[in-house]
Amino acid sequence: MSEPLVRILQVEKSFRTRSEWRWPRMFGGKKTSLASHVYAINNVSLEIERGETLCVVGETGCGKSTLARLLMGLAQPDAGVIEYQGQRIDQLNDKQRMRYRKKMQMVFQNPYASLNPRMTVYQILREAIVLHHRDWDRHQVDLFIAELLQSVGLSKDAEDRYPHEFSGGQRQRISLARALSVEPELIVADEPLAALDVSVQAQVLNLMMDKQQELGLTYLFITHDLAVVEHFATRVAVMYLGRVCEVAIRETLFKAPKHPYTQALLSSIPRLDNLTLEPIHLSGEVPTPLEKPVGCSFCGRCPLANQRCYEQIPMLELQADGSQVACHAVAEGRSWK
Ligand SMILES: Nc1ncnc2c1ncn2[C@@H]1O[C@H](COP(=O)(O)OP(=O)(O)OP(=O)(O)O)[C@@H](O)[C@H]1O
Repeated sequence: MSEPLVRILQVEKSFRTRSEWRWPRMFGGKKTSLASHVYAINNVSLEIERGETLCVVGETGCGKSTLARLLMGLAQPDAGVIEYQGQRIDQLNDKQRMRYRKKMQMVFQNPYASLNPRMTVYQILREAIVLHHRDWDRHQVDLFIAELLQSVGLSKDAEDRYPHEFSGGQRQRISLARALSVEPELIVADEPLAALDVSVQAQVLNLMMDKQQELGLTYLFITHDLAVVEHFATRVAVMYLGRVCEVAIRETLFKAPKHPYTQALLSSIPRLDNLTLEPIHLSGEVPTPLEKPVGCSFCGRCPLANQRCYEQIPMLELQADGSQVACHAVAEGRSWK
């Protein structure tokens, strides 16, 4: 098998946070601040193959964006290794990282916040292009910008306009044009459709798929939307509270989800085919990421959990159909009935 484009190996990331509170007046009313840790990513290992779309799904706060930021070098892992084409990229300084900025680009959820409001579209694209094509003259840059805008479905007159003069969908096209301007290999897209209307979501998604075909792009695509996953993913990684609980190719995941959390997640989507799962209602509280999990993060809500699940962290294990599942119940063949 060929080497994966990206290899994430046993990565951990926690954030130090501080919460402030005041003693009641009868106890002096003094302000006190408490330091704690948020364990955002716990021992995550994943690979991204060249040319695929790896969708990462999971409920809010499970660590999807943190994973994307670690990969892009916007945050440093506390432990573990991140490799790009076999080279370690998790410990690079800004200068060393420049080499990878050209290969890896990020598209964010809110295209308005990620585009400089004081710059015209031309300036935004030019800034990215000249950084990576220092030898290009003005004519080459102008020509490339015109081609880029056309390729994302925007007209040439967009060049002289500012981000606020565009709709959300058009702004996301500008973000995509900016990402494509450096001819990257990998695009890390963090909920790029979430701020858009449903009709516009489909347009932007189709544009991203077209670009993938045309340029051989690889995507790490973070989303909450399982319909998007079913349409777009090559493989899917399901996260729960800082851990990856299941990884499978799209067809396998939707036909035969194995982890109880994945099953509950997929049972929530209505389907037109006869693959609809019995609705699964999870009880129990989502544990807080302020404590490092001792056993399986999902055990408090899992109807299949037994003592082992509370005591021992399950590791991703390869299944007969090629999927990987981190679940003691699956390993022991415990089932819902
Ligand atoms: N800079 C930070 N400082 C403190 N805590 C953080 C920081 N960034 C993320 N976190 C915490 O880490 C956990 C994971 O956050 P993250 O944004 O990665 O989740 P997510 O799955 O992307 O959520 P969402 O789907 O809502 O975007 C959360 O509990 C979050 O509050």
